Amino acid sequence: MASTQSPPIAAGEEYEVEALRQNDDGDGVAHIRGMTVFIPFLLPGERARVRIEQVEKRFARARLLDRLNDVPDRVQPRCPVFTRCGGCQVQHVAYAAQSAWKEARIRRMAERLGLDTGLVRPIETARTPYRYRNQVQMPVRWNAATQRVEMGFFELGSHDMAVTETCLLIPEAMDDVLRRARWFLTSLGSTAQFVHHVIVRQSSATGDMAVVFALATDDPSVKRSVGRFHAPQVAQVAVTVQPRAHGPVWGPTVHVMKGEDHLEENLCGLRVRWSPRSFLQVQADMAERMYQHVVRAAEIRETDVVIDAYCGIGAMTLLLASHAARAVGVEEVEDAIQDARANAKLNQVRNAEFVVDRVERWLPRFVEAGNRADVLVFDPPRKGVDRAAIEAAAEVNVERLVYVSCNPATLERDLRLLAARGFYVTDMQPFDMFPQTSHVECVVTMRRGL
Ligand SMILES: C[S@@+](CC[C@H](N)C(=O)[O-])C[C@H]1O[C@@H](n2cnc3c(N)ncnc32)[C@H](O)[C@@H]1O
Repeated sequence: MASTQSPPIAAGEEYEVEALRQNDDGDGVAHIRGMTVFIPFLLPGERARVRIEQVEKRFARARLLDRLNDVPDRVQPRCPVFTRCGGCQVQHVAYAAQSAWKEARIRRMAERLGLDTGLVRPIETARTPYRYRNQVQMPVRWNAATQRVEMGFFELGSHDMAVTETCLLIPEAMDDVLRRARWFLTSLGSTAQFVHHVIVRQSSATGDMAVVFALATDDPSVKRSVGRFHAPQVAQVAVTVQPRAHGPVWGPTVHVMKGEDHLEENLCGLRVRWSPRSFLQVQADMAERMYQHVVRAAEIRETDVVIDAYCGIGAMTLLLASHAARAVGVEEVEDAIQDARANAKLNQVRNAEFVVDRVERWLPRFVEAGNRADVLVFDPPRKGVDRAAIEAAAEVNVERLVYVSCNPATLERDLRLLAARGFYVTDMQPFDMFPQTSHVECVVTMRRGL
């Protein structure tokens, strides 16, 4: 029978509370009348007056009205729109405490999995906790009243824009290009109403930047107009057509209007090209440390066949190939595989092959065709590894599996599934790839039991 009991608290009520811990999103967690309440921007040990905003069956959310004390880990957030923009969650936490919190999160995951927490290594921290990102997607909108283009980020869980001139996670040169793009779009007048995002990417090796305008129309005159944008260090101007302003930013294709069709990056001594539709880790320095860790963890022998599943532009595949007999990279984005093949040539790596396919389709077929591999690397998107690929991982007879994850929730789910198929964890290495946010990257090394 459904419970008729009403919740012990209601929206609009105000309370004085103390946060006891931080949840995985970085929010403070308090208890009010037996109910768990999440309070953004309140740290464990801090007391505050809060107003209840939303009450669900098992938890509630509250807004911080007035903080009554500060804990030593609190710092002044640097970004003026930090509490409104959905991009960063923990700018109010000193960097050392942020990274310790992420490491503790991985340790708690290990505990839940019944693993020895000694398997979790100290987190690799960022050398520069601000201005580290090599890519940004900035929503833009035409303000008909002021006849100007505004830029900013969508507020958490909404389509309201926190208007800002700057993002402190990207280098100043990228900020400068965003500002110039805004002035340029304003100069186009109402044509700018068709632009819903500006995407800027920068190579840390050359400083060159690529600018992509996401358009709500495929009108050639609009494409030509935005294609005239120029700014220092911008080596490529491109457009992508995505009619829906809210939802995916990228359309199915990208047209380069001016300049190069790719940027060049340098990773672990490899020259690699990076096209607009291809994934690249957001910090080159951290990516290098992570790739080196993966190569060490895989303990590759020169007779080994290695599969790099979800390989992107293939940088990690090429590094793995240099120790192995053969490496195969699998990736669903065709442009990324074209980059990967070009990168193999650029770096004269002859024992790496690349396949455009979904991992969950390709890996079972690879197994069915009687193929075997010695090492499997998984580096999936946030949703984790598809069940069919997990099943195939158990069939492909690998001895060593290295799982690179950007989402501890799906990592935990997949580690349980892999453990049930005979894989056991030998090492967990967190990386702080995304300082100021609640996100954490983690590389888990596994072996196959007998
Ligand atoms: C986290 S990135 C890792 C890329 C690469 N390992 C790197 O370090 O740059 C995940 C990649 O998986 C690709 N991807 C997503 N789902 C996929 C699927 N089902 N099958 C194959 N590739 C997929 C994405 O396009 C992206 O390039």
